[in-house]
Amino acid sequence: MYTLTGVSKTFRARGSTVTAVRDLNLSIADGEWLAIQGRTGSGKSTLLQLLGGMDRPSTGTVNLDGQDLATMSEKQLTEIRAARVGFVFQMFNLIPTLSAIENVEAALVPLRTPAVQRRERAAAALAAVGLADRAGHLPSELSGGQQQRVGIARALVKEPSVLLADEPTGNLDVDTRDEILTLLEQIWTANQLTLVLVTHDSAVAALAERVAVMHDGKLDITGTRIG
Ligand SMILES: Nc1ncnc2c1ncn2[C@@H]1O[C@H](COP(=O)(O)OP(=O)(O)OP(=O)(O)O)[C@@H](O)[C@H]1O
Repeated sequence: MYTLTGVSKTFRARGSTVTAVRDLNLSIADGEWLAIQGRTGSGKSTLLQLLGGMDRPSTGTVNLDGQDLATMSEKQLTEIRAARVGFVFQMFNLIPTLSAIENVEAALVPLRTPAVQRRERAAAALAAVGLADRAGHLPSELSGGQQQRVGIARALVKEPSVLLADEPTGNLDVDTRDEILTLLEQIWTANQLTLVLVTHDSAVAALAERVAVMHDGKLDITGTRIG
């Protein structure tokens, strides 16, 4: 489980200082589905980066199962990201020159999984997202929804305990959005994942167990949905 205490994140760029996250306190239970809403620039992506150990807070602690990500070395953070946290992105972030199955396998390279097992696990992950018949296709040969399925398979293949999704349906039409949400819901239920999903879309947030709203770096956990 996550416990964030007094977390702030300040960026200094081009002579000015921006506080993206301000004095934030938040607990996320194991297996919870939390949606984070908020206007553009309110700090949602920054919060997700802090949860995933992709960045460290300027002040405060980001505790994941008793370990503070804020004080970990880069090597320790890399290990946490590789083994425990899956990421799903709005723009899919697939490697264009690799096939679907190679993109999924790539997630297992940092874990030093032997090549034969990598291939088997990647094939199983692609099958789990309904893409067994597209394993050899390049991203450019897949629809947006199919590319996001590959992105989800890549996040899941390492069997993470946490899935962090930043606007995972933001680049998809409404029907495809609903297919991807159904898939995420199935995966969340089947794998008992902790799912934190950033979205502008109230229809997406409505599926979550709890909704937190960010305003100018502050988090309001009233369960209120906006949009
Ligand atoms: N690396 C950075 N350097 C400087 N400022 C940054 C950096 N990353 C984010 N910011 C600033 O922090 C604030 C919060 O940004 P963030 O991307 O977290 O917002 P967001 O709510 O995710 O926005 P969006 O919905 O548009 O993605 C913004 O004012 C942004 O300009």
